[in-house]
Amino acid sequence: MRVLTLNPGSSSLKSSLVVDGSPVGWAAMSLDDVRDAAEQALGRWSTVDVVAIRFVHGGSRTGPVRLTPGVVDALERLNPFAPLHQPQSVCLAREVFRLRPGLPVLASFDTAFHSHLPEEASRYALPREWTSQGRLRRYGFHGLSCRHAARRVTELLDAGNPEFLCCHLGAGVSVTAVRAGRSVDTSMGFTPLEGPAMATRSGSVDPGLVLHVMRTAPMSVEEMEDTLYHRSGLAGMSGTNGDLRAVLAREATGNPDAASAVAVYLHRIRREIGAMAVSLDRIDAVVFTGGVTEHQPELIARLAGGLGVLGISVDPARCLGDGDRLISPDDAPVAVFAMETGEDVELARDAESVLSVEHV
Ligand SMILES: Nc1ncnc2c1ncn2[C@@H]1O[C@H](COP(=O)(O)OP(=O)(O)O)[C@@H](O)[C@H]1O
Ligand SMILES: CC(=O)OP(=O)(O)O
Ligand SMILES: [Mg+2]
Repeated sequence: MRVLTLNPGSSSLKSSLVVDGSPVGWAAMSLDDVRDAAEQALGRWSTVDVVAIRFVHGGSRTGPVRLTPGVVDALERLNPFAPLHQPQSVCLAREVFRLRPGLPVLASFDTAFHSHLPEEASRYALPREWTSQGRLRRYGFHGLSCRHAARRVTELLDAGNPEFLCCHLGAGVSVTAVRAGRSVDTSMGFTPLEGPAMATRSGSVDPGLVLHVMRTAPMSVEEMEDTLYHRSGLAGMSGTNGDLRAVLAREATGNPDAASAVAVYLHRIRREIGAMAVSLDRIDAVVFTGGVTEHQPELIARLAGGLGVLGISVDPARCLGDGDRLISPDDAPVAVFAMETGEDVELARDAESVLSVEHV
């Protein structure tokens, strides 16, 4: 089966052609014009059996679905909960319907992988009346990436049910604790804003600070949303666009804001790794994945430099290799892997499984 995958991340649209489970072509495109990006992807790989789109938010959905205009309308209602991602996925789906009527279009959800989070990890300590309907809770994101890491770490360790930490470092950043192939805790929450600092997102901040600024600035909800999603994180701290290429280049010139931004970024990821570790009984492995892992592997060596207390260490030379690989020294207590982001492979797997059930 030939599956065209469309994965709108917060910094670019990744598009792949996956044939019978193997990616055979890949392109990253600007999301400045989502309709144009959809047209480019469909034009590049015109002979496909199905289009599979990543939606970060699926609400209470626990698995992939076939999209109809009605389902897309329902998913659009989740736009406010993932404003950097969900509107792009909705727009892509509508554009594929328009350009290729009759072509099956499927959606896979980041949130699905976390849909069995234990209550102590999914519940916020808020009034029961707020949380009792099960909507105001921690959902978790980057689920397709974690699911792929779970598959690969099981193959690479040749172990039944490894307990591991999945650190997804892209424009969005999250850390997830995985046991028995399931997410048992994760750093992103009700929205993909919670957790470590990201390219343009603040990550977690004391809600008391947000209340104070809204009261005293004063600031509208829209202005606060724009600040936390677009003008914070590495971008806000360093005065760049938040892309680590720009931040590291500025750090290398001795710029103190960029140096501080990288220090905060690394510290908050390490802190989250420490926090996630306690949700596991043991750490069989740590997986680093996402665009930063693929393109700035030297940063993984810097990050791991502060993780010795957890038995996590890497060999800087191994960090610089390619593909899915062990990057810890052979005698290290915890196996550390750098992996390619396999969201496209997971999208294609979901698409094949949904269509095969439909055709039974
Ligand atoms: N072609 C590239 N060359 C160097 N670095 C890149 C490249 N593409 C992505 N990156 C790095 O990956 C980060 C984005 O990660 P990615 O997983 O692509 O983000 P997202 O999916 O959230 O849009 C950027 O901050 C940048 O540091
Ligand atoms: C959920 C999320 O932040 O995704 P990405 O890293 O692709 O922007
Ligand atoms: Mg991404």
